Amino acid sequence: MDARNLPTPRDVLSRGALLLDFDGTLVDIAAAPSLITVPTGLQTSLATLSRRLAGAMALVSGRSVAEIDGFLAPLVLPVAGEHGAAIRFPPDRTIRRPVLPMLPDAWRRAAESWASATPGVLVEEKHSGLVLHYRRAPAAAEPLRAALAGLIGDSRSFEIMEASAAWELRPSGIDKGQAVRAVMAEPDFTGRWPIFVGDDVTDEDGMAAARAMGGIGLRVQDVFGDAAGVRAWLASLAAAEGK
Ligand SMILES: O=P(O)(O)OC[C@H]1O[C@H](O[C@H]2O[C@H](CO)[C@@H](O)[C@H](O)[C@H]2O)[C@H](O)[C@@H](O)[C@@H]1O
Repeated sequence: MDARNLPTPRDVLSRGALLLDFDGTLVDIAAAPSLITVPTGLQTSLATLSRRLAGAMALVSGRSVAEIDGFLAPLVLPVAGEHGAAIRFPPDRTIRRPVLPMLPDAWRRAAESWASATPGVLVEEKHSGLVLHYRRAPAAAEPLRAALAGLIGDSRSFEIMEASAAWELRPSGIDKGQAVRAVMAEPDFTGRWPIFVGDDVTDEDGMAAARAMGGIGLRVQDVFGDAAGVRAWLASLAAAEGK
């Protein structure tokens, strides 16, 4: 799919459900997770669209629900965080979590020690996993992947997920495909047409799930060019006349 055959605003607004990735899709990629900036106008577009879609818009992110809330405050939207390992639908504040294996402390300590021994490598802790970021140390990519593979050995409880200049250690079976299916089962979303927008390899499962449900998966680079292009599309949908 490319920009020429995007759904019309009327189609999106009358029967769509927007499922939006965050990093690289709504905000530009930065050198480190804490360095992103939320562009002026993004919250306004999202708030308008959420209202026009009668609540059928969710963020589907690798980040935690709390982080997404922090970046979008005061807006509070449905969020499937940590690739769907944590899901929250306002006005309910409860974050739903499936029962998942906890990452062994020894693995966390090993990742911390690799990060402190390798300039430019960052470790990001998650509730049931962690991420090793190598955007500022690209030569560390393969050694880190091999070290993680050695750590998990033949464990079937965890797997290594390739992310954007990062390796993520996550519980097996947690991906954006199951996140999309969980979101689409909620009352505000059921019966609507899933439109997943994402930029990263971790978003491929979300796009595939949306397509399997009769919807569409839009890859940012192919359809919009970059996150600024996505934001312009969302702003145009928010401002579109009619339903
Ligand atoms: O699913 P997303 O909303 O796209 O989140 C994916 C990961 O995003 C963050 O890492 C990525 O973005 C950083 C900021 O631009 C960048 O520095 C890093 O290299 C990227 O991997 C976040 O830190 C992760 O937890 C998310 O899983």
